[in-house]
Amino acid sequence: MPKPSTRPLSTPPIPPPNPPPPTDSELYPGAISRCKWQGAGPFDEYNLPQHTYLPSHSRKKRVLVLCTGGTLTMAPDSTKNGGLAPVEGALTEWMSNMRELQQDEMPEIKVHEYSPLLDSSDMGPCDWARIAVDIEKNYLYFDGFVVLTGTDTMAYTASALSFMLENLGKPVIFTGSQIPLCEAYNDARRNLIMSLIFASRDSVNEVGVFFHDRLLRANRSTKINTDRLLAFDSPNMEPLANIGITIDENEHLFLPQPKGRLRVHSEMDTRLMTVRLVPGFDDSVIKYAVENPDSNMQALVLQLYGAGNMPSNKQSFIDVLHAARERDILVVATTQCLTGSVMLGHYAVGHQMKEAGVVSAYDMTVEATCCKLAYLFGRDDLTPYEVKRLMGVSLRGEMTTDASSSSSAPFTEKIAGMTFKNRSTRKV
Ligand SMILES: NC(=O)C[C@H](N)C(=O)O
Repeated sequence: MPKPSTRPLSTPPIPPPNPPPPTDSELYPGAISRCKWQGAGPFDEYNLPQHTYLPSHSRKKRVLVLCTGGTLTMAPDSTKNGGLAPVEGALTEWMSNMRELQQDEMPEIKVHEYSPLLDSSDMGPCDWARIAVDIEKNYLYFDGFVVLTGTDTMAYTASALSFMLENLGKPVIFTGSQIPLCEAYNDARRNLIMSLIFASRDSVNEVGVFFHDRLLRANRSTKINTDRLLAFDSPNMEPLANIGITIDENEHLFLPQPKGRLRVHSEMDTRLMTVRLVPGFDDSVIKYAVENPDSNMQALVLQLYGAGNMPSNKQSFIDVLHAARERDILVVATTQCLTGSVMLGHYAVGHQMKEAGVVSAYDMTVEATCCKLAYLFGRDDLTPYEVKRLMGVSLRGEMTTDASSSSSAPFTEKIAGMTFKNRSTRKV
């Protein structure tokens, strides 16, 4: 069955011959402006150089704000029983009235509001692709990007973008809020200001999520709270930065400046299913999904118990895993625990899974696992074998494997049944 396509991957076109930079009056009117974005850049190429046209030390930093909607942009809507709904065009006006944004140290800001604005529950891979392509088109003109989305699926969108933007050499900061910007008391204002500040940082070369008082690596983030302002966490990695009276950056965790040119992969293959095990579950449903000849499933993500365990006395489930392997369905083991890593060899039952070809997601979030699978399967240049191998490799700092947790060979020692692991602090 053909996979859902967003854009065919073809041979990368030849980059244009050093096109002239746009004049400031064309692109940077100086004030916050709302534009019906036609694509500001004349380039729609795969490979773009890393620099911005005018050297940033000779001018203010420039940040493009791409607004997709979410609570930050919402206000009570009387036609919807007072429920919160996005207000088209309001963000630009609200931001124009924020005196903080006029200060000299703040970057020059351009806002693009998509239309219609969305609750993030309505967003998916096509929207992710649109954001990725818009960043690509504007990559040369801005020093950094802020993406405003709703919090409910922000960890998915931000994780997806981290994979779609290969060799990212500028900051792309996702943020949103729990309370709309239009309210007198809100978390939107600070989230927005801090994201703009981080989007102006030369040292950030990755997709981040700023929320409340922390900058997190996007593909390590997860939404943990429905009603608190500290709504996101990065359970398996320290924040990239903590905000108090000072901004404390963990620069040793930042991804290095990439060596290659930006390459945007906008195709995601979404033919995957996620299953969370429950003790005593009826696995005939999973069996049906795996063995049904009409099924077009490419990958099955299992949310297992603890360090990656499943019932060992359920031969029928082991059989399903073997059936998946025969049908070239990649089965990936994640954990239901918020913190820690899958260790498939740790318990005997894990060996049965390894024998059935199940691969470990290590300490990746479920959000990152699904988006990484969709990204890898969406790449037409990778074989299923390479997809399987790359699931165990940290591509954008999304997982801690033995290879990625230490800059030198990991030192392990076993004493009294305890394994001592010597991990470096650099987790990428
Ligand atoms: N806080 C939020 O932004 C929640 C909203 N439902 C959204 O995800 O769009």
